[in-house]
Amino acid sequence: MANQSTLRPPPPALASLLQRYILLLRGAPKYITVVAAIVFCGVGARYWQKRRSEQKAEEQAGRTLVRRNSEVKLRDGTRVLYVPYKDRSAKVVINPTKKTTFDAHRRLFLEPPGGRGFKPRGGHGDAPPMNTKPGLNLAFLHQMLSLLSIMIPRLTGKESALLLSHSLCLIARTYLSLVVARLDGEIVRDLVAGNGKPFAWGIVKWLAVGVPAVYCNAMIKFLQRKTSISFRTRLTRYIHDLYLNSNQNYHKVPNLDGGLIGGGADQFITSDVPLFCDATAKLYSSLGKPFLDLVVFNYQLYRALGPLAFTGIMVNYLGSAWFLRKLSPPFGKLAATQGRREGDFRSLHTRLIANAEEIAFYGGADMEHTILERGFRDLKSLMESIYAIRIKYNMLEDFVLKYSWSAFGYLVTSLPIFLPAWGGLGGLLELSTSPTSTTTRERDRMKSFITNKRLMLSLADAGGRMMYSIKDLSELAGYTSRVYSLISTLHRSDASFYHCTHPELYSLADIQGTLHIGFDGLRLETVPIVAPSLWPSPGEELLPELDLLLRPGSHLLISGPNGAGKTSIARILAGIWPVYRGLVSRPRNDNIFFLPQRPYLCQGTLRDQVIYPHTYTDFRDTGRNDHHLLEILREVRLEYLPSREGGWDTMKEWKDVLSGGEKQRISWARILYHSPAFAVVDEPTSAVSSDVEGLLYEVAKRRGVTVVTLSTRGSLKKYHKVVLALDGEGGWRVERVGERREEVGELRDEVERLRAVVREAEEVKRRLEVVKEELGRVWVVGREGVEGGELGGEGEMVEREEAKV
Ligand SMILES: Nc1ncnc2c1ncn2[C@@H]1O[C@H](COP(=O)(O)OP(=O)(O)OP(=O)(O)O)[C@@H](O)[C@H]1O
Repeated sequence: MANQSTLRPPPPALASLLQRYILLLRGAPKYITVVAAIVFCGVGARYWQKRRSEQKAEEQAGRTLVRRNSEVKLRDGTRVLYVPYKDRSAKVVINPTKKTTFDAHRRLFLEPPGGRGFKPRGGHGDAPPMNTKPGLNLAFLHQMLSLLSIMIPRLTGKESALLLSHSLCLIARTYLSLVVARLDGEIVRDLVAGNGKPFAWGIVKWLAVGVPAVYCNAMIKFLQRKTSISFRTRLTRYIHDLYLNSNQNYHKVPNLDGGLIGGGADQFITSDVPLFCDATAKLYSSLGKPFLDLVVFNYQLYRALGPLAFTGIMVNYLGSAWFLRKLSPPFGKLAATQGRREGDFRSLHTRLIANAEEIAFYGGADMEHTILERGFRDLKSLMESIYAIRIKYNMLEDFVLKYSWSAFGYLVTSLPIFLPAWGGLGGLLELSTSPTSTTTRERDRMKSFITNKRLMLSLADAGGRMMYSIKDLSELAGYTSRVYSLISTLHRSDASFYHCTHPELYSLADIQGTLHIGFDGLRLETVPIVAPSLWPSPGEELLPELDLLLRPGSHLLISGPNGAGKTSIARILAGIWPVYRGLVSRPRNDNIFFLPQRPYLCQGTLRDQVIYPHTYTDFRDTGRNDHHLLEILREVRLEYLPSREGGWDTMKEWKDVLSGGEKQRISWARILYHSPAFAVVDEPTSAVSSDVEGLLYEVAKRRGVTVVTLSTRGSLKKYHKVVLALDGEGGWRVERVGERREEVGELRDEVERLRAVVREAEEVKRRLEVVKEELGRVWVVGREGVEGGELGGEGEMVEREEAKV
């Protein structure tokens, strides 16, 4: 059976049109047929172009859809992203660092209790103390190995493959250098001898070697950068997983631990980590390749020039290395200090940006200018002194590595000529050649000299790079120390690993309380409210002991003067401050929501502001859509926002776009969106109008949220059932709203006031009726008057009267 075509026949209408067109043209002259064919092709091409652009638009739209819905979060925290890549979407899997990995790494990063001295057992085990000076010492080795265990977690991983390819390229490059050295010698020999054919052949070989050599060079650089990026990715993800976990280390490290000196964690993560990764990847090639070159070229030179030359070269190397090392300034310490100053300067700028509006209101530019100038002056003077130290060392280094070594190279390459008995293969060649063939001898001398000179130059280059990398190594020690101290601090904060033999009262080593999560209410049992200090200083006691039990539905107002400790109670409940003594019980994270005093608006779309801290994926998973969000905005009187701002997907700097009251209402919208069992809100209505204030409380309560308000404003009492009043001097009392006699009196007064208002309103209503009645009559008269042209003035007067009423 013949194969049937899978092509679909053209649509009948189109086919008959085509047939009629062909029939029409059959009898027509040739030029008309040509014109008609051109027109036909033109129309076809236009149609095809239109189809193509439609298809492209469709693809584009599809891709944006993929882009928006591309993230999937698995149960173990793994994130699978589908990223648009060329014409398809590539799958990227981001695995979170496992808890067991962190547990295993702790011994590498945490100083053992009580051990201030660094005595590593079996290579690396106990961590060096945080205050170890950066430099080429045992601590550096430990720090480097610990960080390598993060950067290269498996021998079968991507990083190992990169390093292997890098090594292969380095070996190929060294081999090609040898080939080039030999070719160089041969070409010069043939040139001097006037052998045209071998000379031309040599040039062809030279060009042929150039291609793989160029490829190798480019690949070495490319793989070095790839390795650096790969190391950075591993380290950054590891640090982020530790920094932004449920233990809130991003808050604890700067506020409680204080272990990061010289810039915040941002400086360490964005500046020190890349510098460290670049330096490590560079060191691999700047140490690995010269080392390989040294071994191979030394062996070649040993064969060509004999043991004397080899010993000389070795002595020269070791001598210069010792000499340079002795005179080398402490580059590691200098790099770490510079990193610290850079961090300080950067944090001054970050502070300025974060508080730009406040500073602008005060007109504080001059003051801020002075502060920034001072910060920069400190940085500049340090950098100047570092460069002054460097320049002296660089001069010495250049002289030793470039000039003294090349002079020494000439001496060594001349050995076979002047001392043939000590000159290895070259010497043997000198001795064996018969005295009559002087030309041949000269040519061979020329070839060996050129080859050896090139080898010597490559060797000097390799040795020089080795020496330079001693300096790089010292700088690397500085970066290593900073990255290591960041990860150590994060581990310490994560594990609350604070030790000392006699801990001070309320220091971080004196935490004895318990935070119980999963309770259906809020409970504090004999909990002192303590404002902690940076480790190892002791904290300050604000309230000696607090007892409180709150069940769902008992809306609580915590009131008191400024600085009494209201927010501190919330901090303890949220777990961002330690529970030094007693027991704190609270619901699980998804059942309690905290609204801080300063509204926070994240980077992202308008939708992200309402659903925060949910991500778009979480929002999708809840099965809700933008209509639900609009409904929520309506409840907090912000329904105009999506249309005003250009839709839910608009991205703006929201903290500058929204007014103070709008920010607070967005915060309430978050409560409505998450509908937790408890919401702890700190001064949540200080910027909203009083009519909206009551409404916000009402909608939250309607959704079953038990509100705990922290405020100095006693007027908020009416929205709550219980009041915890702090007196600002360590005292407190709990009372039910309306429980006290004077409160009952106050409420009675209010009821009386309201009744009087109602009576007055009724009076006004009655008067309104009377006036309306009169008005009806007056208008009739007025109209008559108008008609008669008499009572127009009276009509206006009545109108004014009505307006007044
Ligand atoms: N991060 C902190 N570290 C140490 N002490 C702090 C810290 N934050 C606040 N304090 C101290 O704790 C005390 C209580 O502060 P808190 O913020 O709880 O007061 P508050 O009652 O909420 O005041 P306000 O009504 O002004 O918001 C203050 O004396 C303050 O100096």
